[in-house]
Amino acid sequence: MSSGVGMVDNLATLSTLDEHSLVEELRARYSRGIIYTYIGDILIAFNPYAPLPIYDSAHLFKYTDVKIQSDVPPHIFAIADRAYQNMRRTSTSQCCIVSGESGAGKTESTKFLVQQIAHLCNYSSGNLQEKILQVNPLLEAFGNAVTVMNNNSSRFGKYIELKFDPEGNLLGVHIFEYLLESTRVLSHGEGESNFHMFYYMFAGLYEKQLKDNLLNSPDDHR
Ligand SMILES: Nc1ncnc2c1ncn2[C@@H]1O[C@H](COP(=O)(O)OP(=O)(O)OP(=O)(O)O)[C@@H](O)[C@H]1O
Repeated sequence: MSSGVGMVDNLATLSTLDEHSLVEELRARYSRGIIYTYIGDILIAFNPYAPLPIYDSAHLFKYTDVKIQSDVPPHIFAIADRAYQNMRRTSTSQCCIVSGESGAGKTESTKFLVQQIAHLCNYSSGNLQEKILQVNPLLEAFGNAVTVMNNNSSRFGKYIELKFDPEGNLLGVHIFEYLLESTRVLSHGEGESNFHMFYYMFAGLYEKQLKDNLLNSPDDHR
């Protein structure tokens, strides 16, 4: 195993496990452009706030049916692969919890998880996977808004249930939403906005439709 600050893929293997060494290790990795690190079975993901070339099809294949996790660098695709393999091997449901503060990257991480799971069962489920990924913009239109923390902040909790047959083929998906911040329709803080859908109406409706619905411009409405 490599030594030196920023070279440790799993923080649980550090000899000193105090706050200072954990933070220094993560800082060194981040400054080298490495956003993923394990701590035991948990994946820590830093938000790079920039597109990274680590989500292309080469990476989807690299994290497919991985036998020894430590052979490949930490990655969100590895979490999907491990969950899928565990489900196939043990025939039991798996659950991935994505948590973090607003703007930490939970929504993006979840999309990558679903993308990799869709890839793992690619040959049998046709365009269902596409539908799962394509439903996101629709959900985000009605449930996401600009906040001071994040210009695409999810204002609701999401529980995504993917269902598989015994052969590991994707059968369908249930998306449960809860705790939608519906008060945002009436008011929001300074520097924040209504749900994206509100602005899409102004951008997408014909002039007559806008007029018939008494819609002038977003600024004219509380
Ligand atoms: N892995 C990533 N690669 C590139 N950009 C990312 C990544 N993760 C997050 N981002 C960027 O950060 C922004 C905020 O991330 P995201 O919406 O996923 O945060 P969140 O934790 O879901 O926030 P909220 O709780 O407010 O909904 C994204 O719109 C995207 O621009």
